[in-house]
Amino acid sequence: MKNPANSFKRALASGDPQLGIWASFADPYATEAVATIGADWLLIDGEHGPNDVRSILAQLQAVAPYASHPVVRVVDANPSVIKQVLDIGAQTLMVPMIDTVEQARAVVAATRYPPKGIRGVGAALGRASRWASIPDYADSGVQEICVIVQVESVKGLANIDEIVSVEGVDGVFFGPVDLSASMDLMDQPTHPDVVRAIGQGASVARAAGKAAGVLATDVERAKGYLAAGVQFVAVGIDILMLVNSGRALLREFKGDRDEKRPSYG
Ligand SMILES: O=C(O)C(=O)C[C@H](O)[C@@H](O)CO
Repeated sequence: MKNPANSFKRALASGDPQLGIWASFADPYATEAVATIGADWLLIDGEHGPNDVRSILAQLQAVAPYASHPVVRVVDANPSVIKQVLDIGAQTLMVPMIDTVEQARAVVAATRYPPKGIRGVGAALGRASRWASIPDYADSGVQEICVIVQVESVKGLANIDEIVSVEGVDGVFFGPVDLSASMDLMDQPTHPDVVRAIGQGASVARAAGKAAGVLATDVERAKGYLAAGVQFVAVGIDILMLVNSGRALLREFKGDRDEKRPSYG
């Protein structure tokens, strides 16, 4: 059996814009439904969603028949978690809160076998190699791994030149919500200073030949980022699409209850 090609990694390398949807229900049935929407990628959120290795596995299996590529966001840069998520067959990882070149290098090392990295060798027992049905997984499988690091702090932005220079980093995803907090603009991910900082970071990434991504749930803002060359943009969050349309429906009957809610980019 041949190792499945990573369509998302190839699209990032070719410069094609990629629209994504955040899958936050931590549930295979809901994530399978999201996979039918037609987005280029979807994000299985292990940072803020209530996911564990088994729930991520179930979602990877659920979306496997669809064209929407699953990106798995791990809870943090812990190499043990990265190893488990790779072994269950995730090909594209997003790793939050990367502030330094050393952290970026460590993330890449966690995805590579020795001597290039520190990933423990055990994929033959796992879905990644389809239980050793992919005989050259150690080569071909690793070549299809796509590493996205999240830069979402003032410190990360200050180090962006070095972070994007790391071999094995395929792209940088700017987290506008955390970045706004780090810039002392809590809950203002669309503040002009935040948008400008992301635009500047994205230019640095592009100049280094790396893809830039962002979350932008406002349609015009998302189009603005795409027009500015931010290549992979998450344009919606499933759980918020549900609750926001439910709230709008109830407003029709109960009127505006004037509740202040944080913005999510
Ligand atoms: O900082 C951000 O923005 C992100 O990393 C995305 C958020 O985590 C997302 O879950 C919406 O709040």
